[in-house]
Amino acid sequence: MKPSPFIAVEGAIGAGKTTLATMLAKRFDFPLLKEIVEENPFLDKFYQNSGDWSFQLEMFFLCNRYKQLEDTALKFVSRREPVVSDYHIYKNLIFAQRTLKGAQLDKYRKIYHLLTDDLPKPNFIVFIQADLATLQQRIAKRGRSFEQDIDPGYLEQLIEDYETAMAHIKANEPETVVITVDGNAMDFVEHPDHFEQIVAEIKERM
Ligand SMILES: Nc1ncnc2c1ncn2[C@@H]1O[C@H](COP(=O)(O)OP(=O)(O)OP(=O)(O)O)[C@@H](O)[C@H]1O
Ligand SMILES: Nc1nc(=O)c2ncn([C@H]3C[C@H](O)[C@@H](CO)O3)c2[nH]1
Repeated sequence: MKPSPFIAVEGAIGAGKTTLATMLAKRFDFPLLKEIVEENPFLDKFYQNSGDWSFQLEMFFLCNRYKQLEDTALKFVSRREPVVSDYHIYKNLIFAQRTLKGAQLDKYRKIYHLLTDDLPKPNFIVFIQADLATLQQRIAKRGRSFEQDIDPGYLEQLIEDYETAMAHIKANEPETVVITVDGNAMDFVEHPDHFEQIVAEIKERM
C-alpha cells in the first residue's frame, strides 16, 4: 500500500510557501499545518541584530516545529491521513547552518538530531525555486515591517543553501518525491492554469 501523502512546501523567504500550501490543502481537502510567524518573539530582534539573537531564534523555531510535528505524527501520519505543511523540518538546519557558528552550531545540530530523527518526514516536497528579485518583490508585497531591510546577501545565500539542501535530499532520500516549481515564471496566484499544472504533477506522483 502506498503511504498517505505528507506534502511539505519549501523555498526561501517569501517564495510563496504558505500561499501554495494553503491552496493545495484546499484543493485536495487535506489538513494544513501552518507556521505561526506573528507570535515569534525573536524574529524582529533577529532582523535588527542577528548576532545577538540567532541562537534563541533557531531554538524557538526548532522547538515549535518539533511540537507541531509531534502532534501531526499522532493526529495524521500514524493514522495514515494526508497532510500539507508550509515547511519541512529540514529548514531548521538550512537556516541554522547559515546563522550559527562554532560551538553554538555544534550544540544546535545535536539537539536538532535528537528532536527530529524519529519524526515522520514528508514524502513529497514541492520546492518553489525563486530568484532574488522575485523574493524581494514578494517580501515587499507582504509588507511585514521587520522583513523590509533583509540583507540581499542573506537572501542570496539562502537561495544557494536551498539548492544544496534539495540536491542533498534527492541524493539521500530517493523515496521522497521532490517537485520543483519555477516560482519566477509560475504565478499560481494569478493564473489558475499554473496552479492546475502543479496539482496535476502532484497527482501523477501520488
Ligand atoms: N506565485 C505568486 N505570485 C505572486 N505573488 C505571490 C505568489 N506566491 C506568493 N505571493 C505573494 O507573496 C507574498 C509572500 O508569500 P508567502 O507568505 O506565501 O511566502 P512564504 O514563502 O510562505 O514566506 P515565508 O518564507 O516568509 O514564510 C504574499 O504577499 C503572497 O500573496
Ligand atoms: N533564522 C531563521 N530560521 C528559521 O528556521 C526560519 N524559518 C523561518 N524564518 C523566517 C523567514 C521569514 O522572515 C519568517 C517567516 O517564515 O521567518 C526563519 N529564520
